[in-house]
Amino acid sequence: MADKPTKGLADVVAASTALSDIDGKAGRLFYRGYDIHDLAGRATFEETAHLLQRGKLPTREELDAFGEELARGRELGALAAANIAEIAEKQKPMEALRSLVSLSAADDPDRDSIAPDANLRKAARLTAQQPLLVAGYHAARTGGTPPEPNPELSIAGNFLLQVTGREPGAREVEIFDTCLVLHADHTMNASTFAARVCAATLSDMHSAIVAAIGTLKGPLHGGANEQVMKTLESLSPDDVARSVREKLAAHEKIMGFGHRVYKTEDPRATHLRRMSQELAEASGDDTYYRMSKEMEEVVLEEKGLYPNVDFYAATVYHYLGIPTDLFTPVFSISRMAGWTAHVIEQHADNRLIRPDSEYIGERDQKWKPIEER
Ligand SMILES: CC(=O)SCCNC(=O)CCNC(=O)[C@H](O)C(C)(C)COP(=O)(O)OP(=O)(O)OC[C@H]1O[C@@H](n2cnc3c(N)ncnc32)[C@H](O)[C@@H]1OP(=O)(O)O
Ligand SMILES: O=C([O-])CC(=O)C(=O)O
Repeated sequence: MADKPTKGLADVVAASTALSDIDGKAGRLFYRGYDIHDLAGRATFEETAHLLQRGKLPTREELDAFGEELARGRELGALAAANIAEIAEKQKPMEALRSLVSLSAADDPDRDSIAPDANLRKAARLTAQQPLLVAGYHAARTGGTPPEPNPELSIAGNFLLQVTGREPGAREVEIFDTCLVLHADHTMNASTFAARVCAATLSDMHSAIVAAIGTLKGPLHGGANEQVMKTLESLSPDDVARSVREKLAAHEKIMGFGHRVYKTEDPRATHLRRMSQELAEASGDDTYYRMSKEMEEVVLEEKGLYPNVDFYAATVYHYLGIPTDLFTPVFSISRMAGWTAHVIEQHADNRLIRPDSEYIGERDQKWKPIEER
């Protein structure tokens, strides 16, 4: 008979990875040994994707070559392009991305291979395509096409350009780029685990990413950032503390708080809080930032819970002019770097992921023909 399961697999070590590492007690996060505090605001998202997918921070030459590869990958596959308008009409953003990534596989020249070189090329193409899919979806639902990407701009800059329709300021690009870096990887989080389970059957990278997108979508994971903004919008600025206490007393979860691994401040939240404050002050209306600070104080006091990565990301994206229902799609743009790196890692040293279960159903049931049931 199997042992008792650990609910939610808490504290179960499900894989070995050289990609990221967390010290939940100290509130530290590392990508391939680099402290997130050293990367945030210094490494670009492109450098971070190279670090995760290709194993090292790139030299200038390697970064230029990687940038060219990303630029070549920045196009929608024919099947995705042909269907994006109808998908935008019928599906919500994360559902649409799940469909569009699946359709993109049809036009990927490496779709039938999981060989290491094919996986590297697909990882770069998926990373380049994801912002285009989100911006293309957003434009399609408003009846247009996004502005042409500017070859001088980074992934972060082009995404802001394509979604807001205006040339972003240099500091806005820096801040958004830092957001992408902060969200790029996070050990065995639910969506990454889903991707690895899929990849471990020797299925292909696009299938694993579709599994990851479906998993990120839920409000207990990536979907929380959209819910944070909706909570802020639903509260009266003068009544935050009372409303939050009331929700907690009613055993409601406050989105953007709590974490399976961090038992102290999430190091990513430190950067996001700072950037939220900066953008709030620059906008001339810091209401949502002040409300967030008040929520943070109340939830810590009442429940001992800290904000997670989704909490201040919400106001940062809001101040950057990103529509609220694109917050979780933005998370997917960033996490694509990590998901694809995990698929590469899983395929490189694979064993089927197939845990056991504890049977809790009926036993010794006697068969009855349908007329007698
Ligand atoms: C990118 C990311 O995925 S970050 C996480 C994003 N998700 C959210 O922000 C959703 C809100 N947070 C949560 O639901 C949880 O804290 C999770 C899912 C992140 C972690 O879940 P778990 O480790 O399974 O903790 P679990 O949900 O069992 O919570 C433990 C206790 O803390 C409480 N709790 C946890 N988070 C919250 C919260 N945000 N608000 C209120 N209470 C909470 C639970 O109600 C539970 O209380 P109980 O023991 O009295 O029943
Ligand atoms: O690690 C987790 O469980 C969730 C998380 O913070 C992330 O995916 O970034």
